[in-house]
Amino acid sequence: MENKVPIVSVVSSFSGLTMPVIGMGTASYPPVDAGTLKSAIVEAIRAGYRHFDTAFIYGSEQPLGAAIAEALNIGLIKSRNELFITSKLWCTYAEPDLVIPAIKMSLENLQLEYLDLYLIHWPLKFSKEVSRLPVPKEEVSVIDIKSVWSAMEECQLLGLTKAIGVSNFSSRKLEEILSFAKIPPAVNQVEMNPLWQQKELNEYCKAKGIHVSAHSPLGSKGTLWGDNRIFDCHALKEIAEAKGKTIAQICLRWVYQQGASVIAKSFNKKRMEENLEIFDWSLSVEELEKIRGLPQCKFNSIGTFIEPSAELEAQL
Ligand SMILES: NC(=O)C1=CN([C@@H]2O[C@H](COP(=O)(O)OP(=O)(O)OC[C@H]3O[C@@H](n4cnc5c(N)ncnc54)[C@H](OP(=O)(O)O)[C@@H]3O)[C@@H](O)[C@H]2O)C=CC1
Ligand SMILES: O=C[C@H](O)[C@@H](O)[C@@H](O)[C@H](O)C(=O)O
Repeated sequence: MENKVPIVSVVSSFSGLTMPVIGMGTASYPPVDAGTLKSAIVEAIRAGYRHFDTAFIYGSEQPLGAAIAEALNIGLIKSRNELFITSKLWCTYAEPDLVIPAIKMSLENLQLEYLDLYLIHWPLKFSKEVSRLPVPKEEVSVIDIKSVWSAMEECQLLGLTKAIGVSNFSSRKLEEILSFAKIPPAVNQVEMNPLWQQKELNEYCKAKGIHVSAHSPLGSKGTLWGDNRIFDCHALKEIAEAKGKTIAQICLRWVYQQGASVIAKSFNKKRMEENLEIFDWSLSVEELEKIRGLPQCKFNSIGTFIEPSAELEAQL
């Protein structure tokens, strides 16, 4: 099947690394069983998705690996190289000696020899004692970014991943990495949608050549960390109706027109297909202006999984 999703270049020492601009998310809430997850991913590959976003903490690496094996087996894809696979270093492993074992564990879960992109999931480190949510604030600190980033660089140099990056990083934290990095972060994956536009962060990343990837582009409807605000937004509804598109399509197209890529999750066949139908039309200048003026509100705050700590937030 011909792939209709445009690609974007991402920085890597492996020349010509590109990433499809839509990736399928695999974090589900409430969590689904491994069989359901695997079938949804096979369905997504059938629908044309070639980019998948997972993380050690999601528990979706194994089902994604099983789905890739099945897709190869039944001929949906000819080679693993047709896919772009991202995974993430969880906070418990965010110290230099644990990074290479952590990526190897992710690769084993995925039954893969390399990732396309490995991200530091949050600029946070949890102590080894963490066993409950929300994580007690005494168990959380800001990562030692210099040593952890150097271990991430090692992952790329060893060929365990083609590119490295970060997630949920502020421009301040990126600036810190850029001051010593031998390999700059290729990507910053952050919450981004019409109700949390990340204007300044986008400008900063553009200036530094860091690609922004938008997670929670639909406001994470139905999850612990999101809500229905996007789908209840009157202005987005009006634009959608006038264009004969859905609110979801308006959000995804908006992210794409900002120059970012998008990670959207749907395990429903009809909605996964709908989410790919955003490349043969565009939002007008007036529509973009209307979206630009929408009141802003962050959804996926770290407060959903760690105890509130003003002191910690001030360091991020
Ligand atoms: N780096 C990070 O810290 C984070 C990364 N992520 C990544 O980003 C991915 C996407 O973000 P996520 O938070 O899941 O939320 P999204 O914004 O992608 O929203 C997902 C929700 O929207 C629903 N949905 C999807 N498409 C449509 C549609 N066309 N119409 C109506 N509803 C729709 C889904 O339901 P249904 O499945 O039933 O269609 C699901 O309930 C995650 O799965 C994960 O991979 C997410 C959060 C944080
Ligand atoms: O346990 C913690 C949560 O899964 C938290 O990590 C998520 O909100 C996350 O950032 C994601 O990527 O989905």
